[in-house]
Amino acid sequence: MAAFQMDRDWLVFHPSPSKPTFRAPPGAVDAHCHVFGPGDVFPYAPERKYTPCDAPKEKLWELRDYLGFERNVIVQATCHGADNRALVDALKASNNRARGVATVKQDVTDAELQALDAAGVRGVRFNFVKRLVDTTPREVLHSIAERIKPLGWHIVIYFEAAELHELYDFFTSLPTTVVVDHMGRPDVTKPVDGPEFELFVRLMRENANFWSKVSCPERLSKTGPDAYDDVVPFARRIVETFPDRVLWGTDWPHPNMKSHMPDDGKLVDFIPRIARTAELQRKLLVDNPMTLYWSR
Ligand SMILES: O=C(O)/C=C(\CC(=O)C(=O)O)C(=O)O
Repeated sequence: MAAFQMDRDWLVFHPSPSKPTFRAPPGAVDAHCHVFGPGDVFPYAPERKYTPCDAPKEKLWELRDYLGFERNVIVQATCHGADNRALVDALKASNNRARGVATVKQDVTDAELQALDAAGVRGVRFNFVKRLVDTTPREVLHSIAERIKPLGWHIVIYFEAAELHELYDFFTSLPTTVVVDHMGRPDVTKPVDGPEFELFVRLMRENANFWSKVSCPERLSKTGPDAYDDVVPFARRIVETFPDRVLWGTDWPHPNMKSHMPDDGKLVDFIPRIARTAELQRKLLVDNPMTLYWSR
């Protein structure tokens, strides 16, 4: 019997995604995905808010190849807490084709940070989504930021759009490159030029150290599955306004999706709708992630 029982309402990743029509440029990077477990090798964290299905590295490599991508950036998910063993295992097995974003606690040692760096970690994630994590005091986050800065790492932040007002000054005080997950999770029923999304655009415009992932239409859309038309204007605006500071990822294996499980092939076919020229596509999928993750 498996060591962990996935949540009753857990949706397992798509068993047979469609082949995308869009062909990603050579060297394309899926810059936001996760590995989960397997739980009997890499146990899920006691403090986790959900128990997923196992989503091991071998499945991720299979998907990468099937979708026509060459590299992955694996982001530590909250179900593994600050235990980065599954992430490190995947990075080491990737043949230099994966980089990582870890979660660390304040008591992480310099030797542990060095080991993560050697494995291919290039950033830490600060998660502010209340259903996923308990709050970490800002002074703790600041001290982690100062510790990782000398390594040349960046900080990935994950939050809900409604929280941005409150978090804005803290975010802009961070001393490294900062990457925002999923465009700050806009409410796409609101106007793309309304006050809520304008605040996010302002964050990007006034702070050249901020980058955005234009990922997760399946999470943001109210009209999905598959077409995700309502997300297009938001992602397109960010890609066209900040072409050198955007990243794209599948978000496989799509943790906590409740409405439906996306077809990863359809997610790839979303790319040319938000990045409409070959140049924008190359920046989004190759140049930008290579700069951030593979410069050494
Ligand atoms: O995969 C994502 O980006 C989104 C998640 C999960 C997550 O971030 C985590 O568990 O750390 C979500 O919205 O539930």
